[in-house]
Amino acid sequence: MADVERPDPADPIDPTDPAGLANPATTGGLRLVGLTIGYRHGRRRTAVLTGLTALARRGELTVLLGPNGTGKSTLLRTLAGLQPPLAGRITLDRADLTALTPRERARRIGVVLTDRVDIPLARGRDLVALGRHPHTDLTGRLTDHDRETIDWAITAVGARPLADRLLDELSDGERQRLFVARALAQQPSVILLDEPSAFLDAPSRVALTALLRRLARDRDLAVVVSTHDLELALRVADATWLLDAGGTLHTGSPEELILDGRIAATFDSDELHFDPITAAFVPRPPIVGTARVRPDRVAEPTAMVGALERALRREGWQITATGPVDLEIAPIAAPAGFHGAADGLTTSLPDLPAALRWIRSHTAARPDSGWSTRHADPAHTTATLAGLADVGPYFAVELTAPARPATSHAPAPSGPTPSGAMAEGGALSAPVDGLYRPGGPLAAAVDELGGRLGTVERRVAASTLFLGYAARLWSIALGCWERGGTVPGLPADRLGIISVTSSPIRLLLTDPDGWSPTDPDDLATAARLLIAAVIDGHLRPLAAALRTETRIAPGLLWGNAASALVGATRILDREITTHTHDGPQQTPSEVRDRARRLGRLVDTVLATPPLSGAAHYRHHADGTPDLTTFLRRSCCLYYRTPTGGTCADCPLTHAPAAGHPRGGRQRTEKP
Ligand SMILES: Nc1ncnc2c1ncn2[C@@H]1O[C@H](COP(=O)(O)OP(=O)(O)OP(=O)(O)O)[C@@H](O)[C@H]1O
Repeated sequence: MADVERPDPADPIDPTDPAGLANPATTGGLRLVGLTIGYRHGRRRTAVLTGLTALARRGELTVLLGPNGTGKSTLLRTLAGLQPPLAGRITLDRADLTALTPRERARRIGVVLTDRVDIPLARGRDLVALGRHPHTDLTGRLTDHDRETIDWAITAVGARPLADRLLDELSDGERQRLFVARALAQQPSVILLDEPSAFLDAPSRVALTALLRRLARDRDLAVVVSTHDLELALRVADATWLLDAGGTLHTGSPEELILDGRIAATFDSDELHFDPITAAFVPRPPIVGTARVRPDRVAEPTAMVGALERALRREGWQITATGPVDLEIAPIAAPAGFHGAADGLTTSLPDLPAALRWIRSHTAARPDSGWSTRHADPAHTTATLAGLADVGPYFAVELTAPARPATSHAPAPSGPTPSGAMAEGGALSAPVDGLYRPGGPLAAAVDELGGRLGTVERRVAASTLFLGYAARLWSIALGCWERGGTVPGLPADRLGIISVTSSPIRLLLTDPDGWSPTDPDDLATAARLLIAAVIDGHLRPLAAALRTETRIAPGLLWGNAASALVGATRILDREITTHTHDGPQQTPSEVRDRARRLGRLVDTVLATPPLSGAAHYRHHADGTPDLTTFLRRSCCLYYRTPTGGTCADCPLTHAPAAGHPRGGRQRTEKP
């Protein structure tokens, strides 16, 4: 047999033969080609969707997803032949659907719609028997084959107990099952179902969806189902037709549409976010803190660990596999119950309700609960981050789509991450939290940096590493807020280090995401977002790990963090006032306002623990900080390297003076 080039399965439409009429190798199924659907009222035509092109293959379950009112029912009704298309074509196994007689179409397409059908005194079997009508002769008499088919269809949907009951006496879910059996009894090539699981309980939904998938495979049917049960649909579907709010139809496997962010972009709301790793909706921040469920104290922990993690996420806790956390809870086997640890106290909790109450009480006590934030459009966050590279090398971050399986909540590996993994280009193999454990890559990075700086003092290298790392994170987070009004989430399991020893440190962020204060002028919330992303997410665990590596004072490290923040601010401030990035021309007062907003935000961050007290500086008459007077209280130790001098903001450079720290000694800028 001659080789025939098959169309790319990811792109089922052959542009030279969009209807699939000519290509014998094209998989059979239901095709939409440049289809426009809508309504006719007299001579007026109202298009609901235009230019739809897609294929529902035989042997596959295709789910039709989209927000309310996007046109799913209209599309299914059009495909079923219940209303004419306004333009374009529909083909079934390469035959033009509109050319089929109604009887032929009824034989080939089974339909289950949401409309309620009342047939007085009819029983379950009578409803299913209606499916045979397109196949019977003019008298409508059923043959033995028809009756066998009806029995088979009733059995296939598990409706035998319903067959002899009056339809009027059945629940909505039971009737729905019989409608599916009726469509099956038609022995069609295609079954179209509009929200078939709307009236079903959870186990019945799963059973019906699994049944449809099995029927598609076993009987080589093209099954198209519209549903709002997104998580279930994405778990079982072979293919997805996704209508977004703008009326564009996206097609592909569930995985493709999840990974390219289309599902999240279509369904994310202020309250819920579609998590591409778990393929489930999770509540949005406010993130009230970091938490972990320790699974290691019970024999069969999986379900309980999952339940506790779900409860924590619902309350706004960010689950972190490694590093210090604000709250930890552990199921224990004997005596059965839980141990909770938070705020330095350990509590015994006798049962799950007590554990959940304990989580809720700690959530309420968090100062950060109730943030007024909204999730930013991921495309906007991504574009803003991508544009930061032109501010300077410290602002650049490499970006990538998610590619890691669901390991983010798995326990951390017990041994240190091999430092070789850190250098690999695929940063997903080297998330930054590998650096937040003593030993391993952190020890190697400190030693290597010490070698480059020419010092054997590990605390000098540790201080410099912390300063450089803090500068990178502040630059990215602050730059994204200044340019895009969005603070990027920098979760430790999605931020990867490509190289920790290069200067600047190379970072890679997977699946960028960000949050904005609901009120763009709410600088207090923006400051809390920045602190959560940079300090709580990274600098705290890194500081803790460095302090187990070497003797280094926390005040010194927080002084470094403050210096790094001020350094990033100065660069951004220069950027704003010199208009170096492309953008709409701004008036001098707009430029002034932007610089003031930046100054006020940084002032708030510097006034919040752990940075408060790490440095001092004066304020201008209008209340904005005068960062030219910024002076930290501790020295970063850079002067102890062979080539290092003291830095411009170092207390060693200036004689302390009451109220204003600047003195007159020689300053040396850090290279
Ligand atoms: N008979 C009609 N005449 C004019 N417009 C209609 C008619 N029926 C529905 N529409 C409109 O067509 C659009 C799509 O409706 P449709 O019912 O197809 O959406 P849907 O995606 O199925 O919604 P849902 O998820 O809420 O069921 C809506 O704007 C709706 O108001």
